Amino acid sequence: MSSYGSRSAAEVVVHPDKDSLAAAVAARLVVRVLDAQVRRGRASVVLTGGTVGTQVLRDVAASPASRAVDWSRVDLWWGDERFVAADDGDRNAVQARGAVLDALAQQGLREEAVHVMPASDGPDGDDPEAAATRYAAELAAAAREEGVGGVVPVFDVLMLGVGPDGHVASLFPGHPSLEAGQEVGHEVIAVHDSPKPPPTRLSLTLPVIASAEEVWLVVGGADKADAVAEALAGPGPLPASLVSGTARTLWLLDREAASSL
Ligand SMILES: O=C1O[C@H](COP(=O)(O)O)[C@@H](O)[C@H](O)[C@H]1O
Repeated sequence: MSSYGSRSAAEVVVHPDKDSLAAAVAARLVVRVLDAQVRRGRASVVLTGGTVGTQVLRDVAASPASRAVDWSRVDLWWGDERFVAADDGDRNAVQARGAVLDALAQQGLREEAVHVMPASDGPDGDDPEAAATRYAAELAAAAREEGVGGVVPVFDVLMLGVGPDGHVASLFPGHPSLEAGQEVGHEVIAVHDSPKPPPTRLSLTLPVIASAEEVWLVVGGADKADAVAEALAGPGPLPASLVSGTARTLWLLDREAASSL
């Protein structure tokens, strides 16, 4: 057990390959968004970058079922971002825009509901700490608007990729940004000297991830198999082992990523 709020037990679903994994997650996401809109009138989703994460978005955009969603009542957030220029192809948001956001805008998604993390040429310039504070303020404003009483809005689904080293969002194992105390009082942190390029990033913190109703870890590929097995064995040094949703924690894998289980 981690100390990050109430936890739901991990459920594992294995799909034959990356393509079917992405298609199944996209279908699940559309249904989850529809259900949230029925239940509370709106939906809020935290997106992930990464290979499968971006494929999921493409599949959502292509899915006929996504036309049943009222995209004007959906907010999109990011779990992490690479702190580079706004038009840099390394940015998760740039990849997502090409994959889906432009298509969903045609279906009603509002530009102001796409909550992109600030870039290094944004309003705070090359100051990732100020950019992290700015994104935290945007989260807090959304929470106030929803009247939920917390510092972040309700996240119906928060998706995460997992790196071969067991990182999630831009939280890397053994990195100083995860040392005790670093996250206290911060919803969003600046990460310097990331072991995976680019070196400067912004990330939601573990307590914020744990506030989501459902956390989905979407993982494909044999290079992730050992990290998946270690994380599912129980809380430990891997950030992936420390995340869970309040209502549901889903590990959505392809056969290769599940091969060490
Ligand atoms: O750097 C990142 O990596 C992870 C995993 O990406 P993948 O391509 O190995 O699936 C991703 O979830 C994260 O958003 C991204 O910034």
